[in-house]
Amino acid sequence: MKHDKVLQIGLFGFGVVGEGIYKVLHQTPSLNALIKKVCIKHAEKERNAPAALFTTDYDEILNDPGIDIVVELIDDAKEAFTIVRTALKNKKSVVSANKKMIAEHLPELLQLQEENEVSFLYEAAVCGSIPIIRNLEEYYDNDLLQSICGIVNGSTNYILTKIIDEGLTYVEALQKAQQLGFAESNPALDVEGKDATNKLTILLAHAYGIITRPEELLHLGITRLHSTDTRYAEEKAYQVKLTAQAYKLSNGKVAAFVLPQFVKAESQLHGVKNEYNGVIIESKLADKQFLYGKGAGRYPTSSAVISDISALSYDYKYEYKKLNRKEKYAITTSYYLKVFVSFNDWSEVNKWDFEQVSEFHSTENRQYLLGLIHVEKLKNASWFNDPAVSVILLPESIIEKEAIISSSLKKVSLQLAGIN
Ligand SMILES: NC(=O)C1=CN([C@@H]2O[C@H](COP(=O)(O)OP(=O)(O)OC[C@H]3O[C@@H](n4cnc5c(N)ncnc54)[C@H](OP(=O)(O)O)[C@@H]3O)[C@@H](O)[C@H]2O)C=CC1
Ligand SMILES: N[C@@H](CC=O)C(=O)O
Repeated sequence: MKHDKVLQIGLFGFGVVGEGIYKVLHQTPSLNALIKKVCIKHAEKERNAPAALFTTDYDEILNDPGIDIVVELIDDAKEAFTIVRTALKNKKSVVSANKKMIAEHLPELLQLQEENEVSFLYEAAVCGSIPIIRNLEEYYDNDLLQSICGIVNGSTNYILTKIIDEGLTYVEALQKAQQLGFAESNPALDVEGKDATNKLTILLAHAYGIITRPEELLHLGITRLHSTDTRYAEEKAYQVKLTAQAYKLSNGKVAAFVLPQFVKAESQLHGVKNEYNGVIIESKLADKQFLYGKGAGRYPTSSAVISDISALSYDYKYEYKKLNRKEKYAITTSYYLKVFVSFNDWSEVNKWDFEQVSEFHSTENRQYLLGLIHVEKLKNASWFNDPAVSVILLPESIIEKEAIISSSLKKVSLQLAGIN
């Protein structure tokens, strides 16, 4: 792509982010780009832009040889894939923010980029304004990356902040996140941890060269959070955060999951509030580094999309170097997690699933335990899918060692915790 040429953009979507891009591009003449056409779904909606700009016909953008770049910002992952696939096949570079579509179609998208020799950028798809993907691609382009642990969903972080710090109800907080344009059109994606899992799927490709499917990753959202859990957090001066994590274990395999976690005051994640996101990246030489910024909302997201458009003007591409390394990383479920589990009745949870139980508390309304559980056991436990049971990671939750715990030791630990 030539640097002095005015880039012609075909934009799909004119919602929270799409309209943001339209506004920001008008205020960024240095970018040398203009929006030629905008494709939307509902022709009858009033728009804050000239009517002649809009169409509902994909082909007006996808088959226009004058359009260099397709910017895909719609809220329908299935349609988004159709649009992006056609655009790439038509040799147009694409910018997208659609993490669901990207996570669900990574292998095909990689192939399409290679076959058509075009660029596909999606910085806005993970952590909004935080330049996490380009950092993982360029700066952490070596084998020293140990872990990524972050808050990658703005809506759930906003909801948790409003409930815990400001006393709003879950429903009030969710409604506010929707009004502010943070939540997905289907907010279940946010609160059930699926959006964070889609983002983790993308991060795994850029951090470790691992291509996996989101449904393969252990995940849970914030819908089960109980007042007992937040009270426990308050007593210990913890914050409850929905975290996405990937850790290279000593056997070279990677533990990856999305789960709520109790975060200690010493952690950088503790002070990440509202729609902000934060990611701690740990590498062997640099130790811990922290990236922080707004993870959702019109302008923070637009900032990442604009950065991608600008990157296209100098022919930037993700090289996916880690995918082509000789040494391949893979996901493992062979490790243990330290968890807090709260429930209404013992009939809901199988105590024998735990390797150890270090604490058990019973009140009239709710019971909770602190225990160590193998990830395979947790994944397959029927109570893990029970809406009445809340599971929250304790700080420093990963235990790697294949602790050989005999059933009698297990029994002693249960007895010591006061569970018969
Ligand atoms: N909001 C945020 O903070 C962030 C959002 N994202 C992602 O960005 C994308 C857009 O999100 P957002 O702007 O919030 O969504 P909105 O719901 O605000 O807007 C969606 C837009 O997509 C259009 N649309 C839907 N289906 C089609 C279709 N088949 N053809 C053409 N247009 C269509 C809608 O058209 P119409 O106006 O006619 O209804 C609307 O303009 C999503 O993938 C989202 O996950 C990523 C990071 C942050
Ligand atoms: N719904 C998402 C939007 C940005 O990715 C979020 O809340 O993080």
